[in-house]
Amino acid sequence: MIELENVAYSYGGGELLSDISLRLQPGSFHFLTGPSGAGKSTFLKLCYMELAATSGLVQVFGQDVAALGRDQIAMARRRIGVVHQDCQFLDHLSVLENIALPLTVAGRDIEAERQNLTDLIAWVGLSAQQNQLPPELSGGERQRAALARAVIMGPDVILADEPTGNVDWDMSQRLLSLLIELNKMGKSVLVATHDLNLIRGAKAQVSARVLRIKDQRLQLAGADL
Ligand SMILES: Nc1ncnc2c1ncn2[C@@H]1O[C@H](COP(=O)(O)OP(=O)(O)OP(=O)(O)O)[C@@H](O)[C@H]1O
Repeated sequence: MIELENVAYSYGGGELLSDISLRLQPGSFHFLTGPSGAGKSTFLKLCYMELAATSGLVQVFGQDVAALGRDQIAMARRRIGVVHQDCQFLDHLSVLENIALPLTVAGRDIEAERQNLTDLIAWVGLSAQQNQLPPELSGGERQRAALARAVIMGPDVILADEPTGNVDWDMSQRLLSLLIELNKMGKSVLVATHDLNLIRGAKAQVSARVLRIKDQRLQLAGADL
């Protein structure tokens, strides 16, 4: 689905990521960890085609990203749901309108999708908040809204950047169980997180590979996690 082969990335100085190879298979679950500044968000941006690799090959759904035009990248992105670290809502739109935004951007008729939208909002537990504005939500509610928006288009891959940042333990477990549910539906899930307790808890519930960025490289984390 997403494949990186000997990928390097630099923002202009030295290499931040070197010799990165990874294949995200359908139905896989990965955690990505590593110290602050190691390059986890950058790695997700390479997968989402927001950044182009400095060298190496990035293939998304079998296509070499370097050869794709803007429209082709936009099409491929519809199959990838992203939960951004800072959620990135439009604060003047309601929670429901924010969650529906990818449908609007894709030119889909919201009324025809109303039932799906209602079901999805109930699934993330935000039925009571759907007409509120994003600044009125708690941290956990924002993260759940961001997850709903990430999956509204029915993506094959979900990339989540610190989806449990700034929420308490119970809420992080709730978000995790939503991600596990999506994975059980066959979606490939990649979660970047500092939260080692989240990873430890998840390993009892889902077969997940834990990756770590260390010294610019991607490695499988050891059993110490
Ligand atoms: N647009 C940019 N231009 C230049 N440097 C950048 C840019 N974005 C990120 N960086 C730098 O790249 C490094 C990796 O950033 P990145 O956000 O990928 O790390 P991270 O592992 O996700 O960190 P955190 O866990 O703190 O979110 C950092 O040193 C950061 O300052």
